[in-house]
Amino acid sequence: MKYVSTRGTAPELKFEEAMLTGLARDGGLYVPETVPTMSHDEIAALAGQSYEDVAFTVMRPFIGAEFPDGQLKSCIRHAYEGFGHSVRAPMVQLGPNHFLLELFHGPTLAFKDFAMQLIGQLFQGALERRGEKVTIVGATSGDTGSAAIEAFRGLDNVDVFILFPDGRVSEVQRRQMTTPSEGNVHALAVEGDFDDCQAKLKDMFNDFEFRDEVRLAGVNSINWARVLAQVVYYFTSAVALGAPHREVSFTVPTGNFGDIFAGYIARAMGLPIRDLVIATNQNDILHRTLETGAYTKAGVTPSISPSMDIQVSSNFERVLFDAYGRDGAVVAEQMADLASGGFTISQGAIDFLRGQFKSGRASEDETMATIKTTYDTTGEVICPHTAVGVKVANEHLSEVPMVTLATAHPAKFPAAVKDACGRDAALPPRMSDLFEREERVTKVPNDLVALETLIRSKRRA
Ligand SMILES: Cc1ncc(COP(=O)(O)O)c(C=O)c1O
Ligand SMILES: N[C@@H](CCOP(=O)(O)O)C(=O)O
Repeated sequence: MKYVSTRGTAPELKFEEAMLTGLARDGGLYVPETVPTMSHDEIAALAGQSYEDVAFTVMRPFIGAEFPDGQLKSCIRHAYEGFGHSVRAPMVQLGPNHFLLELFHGPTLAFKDFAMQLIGQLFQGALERRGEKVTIVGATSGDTGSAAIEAFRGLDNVDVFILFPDGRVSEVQRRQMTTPSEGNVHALAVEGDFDDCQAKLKDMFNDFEFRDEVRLAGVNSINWARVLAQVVYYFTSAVALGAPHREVSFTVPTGNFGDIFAGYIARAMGLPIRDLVIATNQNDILHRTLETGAYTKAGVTPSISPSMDIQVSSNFERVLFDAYGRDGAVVAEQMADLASGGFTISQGAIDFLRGQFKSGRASEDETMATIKTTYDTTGEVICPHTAVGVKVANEHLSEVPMVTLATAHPAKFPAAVKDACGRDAALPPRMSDLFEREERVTKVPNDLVALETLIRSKRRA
């Protein structure tokens, strides 16, 4: 399996190189040259299998011989053994044809753990075999950062620097990032919003001198391995609801477009997904793009679903690549236009996107009301991101089962949840002292030179 860049000029890489590289050297994102498919019978055979076994079957064709079967199985087993639920991604029913896929039973209580715990295992395996060290820099609106710190804390061959927007993550999210005491992890509070953090991260990848000096690696969903691991729960949930014998729809609370892109890959592999619905909060660039055909940046407005306060959705580039018939030059042109505010998508490409995705948005009031109604009618306490999904899913219900991805545990956003439905969302016992732990954080300006200088000074030789 080869991986190619969405901008068409970076070298083709195998899985392991693509994973360790992160962003392609032409500024694009790696995608598989072709997506392997599974037959009806192969998908049917997944019924009744453990999450780990499905993960192996679904991911094996994407992962090169660098990871032999035995090692890959062991990485998968270790990745999910710390989850707080034996099913890993259980479902609860919200209505006659509406299900919630709980993706928050991992160590940091968000869907990011599914991929990050596995990537932690795969990175260790690859780095030990190669005798290499890397510097991971990640940008987060709250959840990726804590998941990355959890997956890589204490490792000798990895230094981790997480850029988060100062004052724009929940207190639980911030403390998850600032309280680990291991010397190889660093939480950096950046003056700016998530888009600023992500832009600086991409600038670092495009500064080849810095990139090569620190052996920069990325664990945001620019990293293909992140997306791949997230494909698995589309299979487990759809098969539990009767796929491949019947279709299933998904609604996905969306920010950086990684999670829903994983659903798009699952469909390309042969999973019978009817609708893939993008659910945005008031930072609704993806919903507007599908409606108008123009991807036009507006400022980010802070919301009660802060992890989705994003306007530059990194993975949209991956689907745009397909929408333009895999023409990397066109994608590169559109991404250059994005720097000056946005771009208009061609008629053919927008028709492709509208054929693949539906969309909707939830205002702040609608998000709050959905938390309350969901609690009142089902007893489920949901986080604000999940509520955005539930609100939009309710507008797309049909005779096909609808699965809404519950992307975070409500206890990560206790204030919003309490305001909306009057319920206290308690952290699990292992995190009950989170508010007593000492915080360690460095405040930094939104400036590339300052960030690179800091990282150079703090990384271990
Ligand atoms: C809780 C939560 N929900 C939804 C999202 C959106 O996911 P994606 O960025 O993959 O679209 C994020 C952040 O990425 C998140 O942290
Ligand atoms: N919501 C994310 C934003 C980064 O997304 P990623 O999937 O590209 O890592 C977060 O919580 O940090």
